[in-house]
Amino acid sequence: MSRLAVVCGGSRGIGRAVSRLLAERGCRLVVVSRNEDATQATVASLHGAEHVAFSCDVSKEQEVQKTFNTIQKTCGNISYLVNAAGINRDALLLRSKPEDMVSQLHTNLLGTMLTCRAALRSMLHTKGAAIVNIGSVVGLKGNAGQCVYSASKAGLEGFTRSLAKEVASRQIRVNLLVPGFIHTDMTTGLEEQDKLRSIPLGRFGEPEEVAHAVLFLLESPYITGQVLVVDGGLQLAM
Ligand SMILES: NC(=O)c1ccc[n+]([C@@H]2O[C@H](COP(=O)([O-])OP(=O)(O)OC[C@H]3O[C@@H](n4cnc5c(N)ncnc54)[C@H](OP(=O)(O)O)[C@@H]3O)[C@@H](O)[C@H]2O)c1
Repeated sequence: MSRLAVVCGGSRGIGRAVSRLLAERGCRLVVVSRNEDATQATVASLHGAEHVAFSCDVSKEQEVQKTFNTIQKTCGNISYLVNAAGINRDALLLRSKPEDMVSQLHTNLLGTMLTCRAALRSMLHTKGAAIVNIGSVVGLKGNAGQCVYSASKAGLEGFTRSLAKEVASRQIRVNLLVPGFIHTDMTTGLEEQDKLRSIPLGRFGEPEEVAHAVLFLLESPYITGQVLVVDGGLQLAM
């Protein structure tokens, strides 16, 4: 029977590339994001059949619980959970609006906590269950203009390591993947040429390159509580 993989933030960017790769590798995908049409379009583009789309805001506890209850009832137990839903509202702290601070923390950090919590009971029943959370190199190194985003991503490191300890005895693995600059909607507004000088490999990464690293973490049976940096060497220069 194929493994059931839930990808939050799977409609675009890194999450979509992860969904595509996992579908190619024979998983049954549950793609989750807020925009229903975009989520359906991604599901329709996946290799194979029987994939499903759910519209859900991961920052809303009741929506998350309802969505995961429905996934459990209609699709069965979850093998893999990938938390790629994320937003940024870059601004100097002095100019940051409280509502933007809350939405970044609620989506990036609380959202990941809520989906992990909602998925865990189902994952207890599957062999080789694994979670990959998506952080950011900014969460490790900090960046001016991204205090709140950085804090949300740094929080994921402590959360991931702690959860890995909590569920290791139940054979569920939890790891954090930390991308640098990747070509997605999130980076389209950036002046790419200015950034390239700080990346030792001299280019932005592609979502598919991150997806391969996510797959590696999901499928590596003896890796848990780790942080894998996929950034073309960026953090070496930060
Ligand atoms: N691109 C980079 O350079 C980069 C670097 C470091 C880390 N990251 C991290 O990697 C992850 C993926 O980023 P990306 O670049 O692929 O971004 P993206 O292209 O903007 O995609 C973000 C995805 O998250 C979903 N999403 C956002 N808020 C959500 C919410 N409240 N509930 C459910 N889904 C939500 C979006 O769909 P809807 O809008 O329809 O909900 C979309 O599917 C994020 O956590 C980001 O912080 C990205």
